Amino acid sequence: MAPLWRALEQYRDRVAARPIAALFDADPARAEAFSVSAAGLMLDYSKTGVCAQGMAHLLALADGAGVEARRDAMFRGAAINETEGRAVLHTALRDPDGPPLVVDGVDVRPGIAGTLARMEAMAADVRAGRVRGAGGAITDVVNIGIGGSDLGPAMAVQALAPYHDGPRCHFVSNVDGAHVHDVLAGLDPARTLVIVASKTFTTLETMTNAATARDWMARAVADPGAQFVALSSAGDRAAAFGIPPDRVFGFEDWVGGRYSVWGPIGLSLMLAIGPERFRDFLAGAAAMDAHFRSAPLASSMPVLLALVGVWHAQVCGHATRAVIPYDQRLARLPAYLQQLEMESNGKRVGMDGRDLDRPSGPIVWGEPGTNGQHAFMQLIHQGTRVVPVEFLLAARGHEADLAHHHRLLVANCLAQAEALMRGRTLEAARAGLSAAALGGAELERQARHRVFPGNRPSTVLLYSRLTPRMLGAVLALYEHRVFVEGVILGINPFDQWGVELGKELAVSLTPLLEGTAEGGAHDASTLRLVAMVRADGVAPG
Ligand SMILES: O=P(O)(O)OC[C@H]1O[C@](O)(CO)[C@@H](O)[C@@H]1O
Repeated sequence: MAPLWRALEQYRDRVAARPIAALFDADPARAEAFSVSAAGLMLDYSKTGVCAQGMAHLLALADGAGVEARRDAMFRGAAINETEGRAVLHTALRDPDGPPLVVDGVDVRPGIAGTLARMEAMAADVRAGRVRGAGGAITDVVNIGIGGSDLGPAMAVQALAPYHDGPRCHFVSNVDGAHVHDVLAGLDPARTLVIVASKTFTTLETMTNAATARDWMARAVADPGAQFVALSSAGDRAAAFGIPPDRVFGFEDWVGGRYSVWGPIGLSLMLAIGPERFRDFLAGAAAMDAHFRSAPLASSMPVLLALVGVWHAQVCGHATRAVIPYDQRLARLPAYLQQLEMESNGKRVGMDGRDLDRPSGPIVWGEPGTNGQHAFMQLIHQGTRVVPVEFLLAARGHEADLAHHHRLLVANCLAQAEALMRGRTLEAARAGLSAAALGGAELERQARHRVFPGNRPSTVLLYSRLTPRMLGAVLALYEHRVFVEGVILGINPFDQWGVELGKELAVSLTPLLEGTAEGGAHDASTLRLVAMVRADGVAPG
């Protein structure tokens, strides 16, 4: 791989001074040539510095890293999560009727289809009022989970609000008691279903919140266990918590937490939108899977998105990537992608156990547009750092009577992408000021502040509108993009050892805060902060 990286870096140096806009002047067909369509999505990556020759280098990198072989190994159930010795088969969850898929000697398809059927029966019973609370039909569902057991369903439930026709869904993740308190405060325990979503059923936050929710329910209802459901790989622990086996929806260790919305962890979404639309959500993802499996690297949307990402993060050294959905209902998508991308590729050691010799995956952040325009876009347009932007945009909204809102939304998104690339020269800034009747020294003083350097890269992911199927395709696209980036970097995107140390230290600090232990192997700053917290925020001595 080293010679391929070197060739790419030399190429970068050769084209460093070339503005993106000049690529359009040189190639009238650039907008079409640097776009790709799949599964109802269209990705336009023409407003980036990537050109045909650069793409050839990037594709050589993907080829050299063995992306296709690794992809095929993932889909056939090989144990590509090597640090944990596991297969990676969340893709099988969205293809329940596919051909036999044997992992460790067992065909996993019947189990997937069976669990999906159980979820559908449960969702149908709750939605029809056949599964009831002590006080009547279920009006509210509370999903208690964190990380992958929260971000996926919480994001998707918000994204698909126009399709809700089931109970209201709420999400509790933070161990901060304020979260569970505020969510439960507005609910009737006798008509609430609590979903405890935890792959391991050991996660501190989830177990603490689940116990609190059970106490809350027990104060109002004779049999609180009857209004609890568990989504977990650890049926025994769910049973010990008091949730009967027929209310436990299991999944295997080949489904990673941040890839789990497609199975039982998606139950809250299924309750909100119904089993049929949940199947559409799976079908959208399956369509992207089929594209990823069959398209050549050079026309594969996940591969191209990944290569643009590699160009920005590892080749050009842009440390962050902004994801800006011009789609208010995707407000939680950046948070979802933060886990998906940063927990997957935020690693400094490669699969071979050696330190990476280039940056790991980038910092991902974002907020919906147009809100971002009145907050952080200033820095993206005129700051000293380059932040590649990924815009997401629906051609149509769901609010037919508010089409004028949507036109303004679209205009703003496209304007941002155009402004980032084109910028505004000093001459143009001067002309604008003189048209506003400014002149002389004052004009010169003001003009530089109005210059936009331009040449700032962005991509646009366009879809007709955010249906369950579209959302499925978008999420699968991002999953595969993360996978391809991981392969190219030589990272295992499917473990997350970096979350462990903090958890261990929190366990050892809790007795100090309770006053049941003193000292221990903690630094002086930490011990002083503990003492201050115990003294109610007042400095000791
Ligand atoms: O579903 P669980 O086991 O409660 O884990 C929740 C989350 O915790 C992590 O293990 C680490 O933060 C995530 O990967 C996972 O999604």
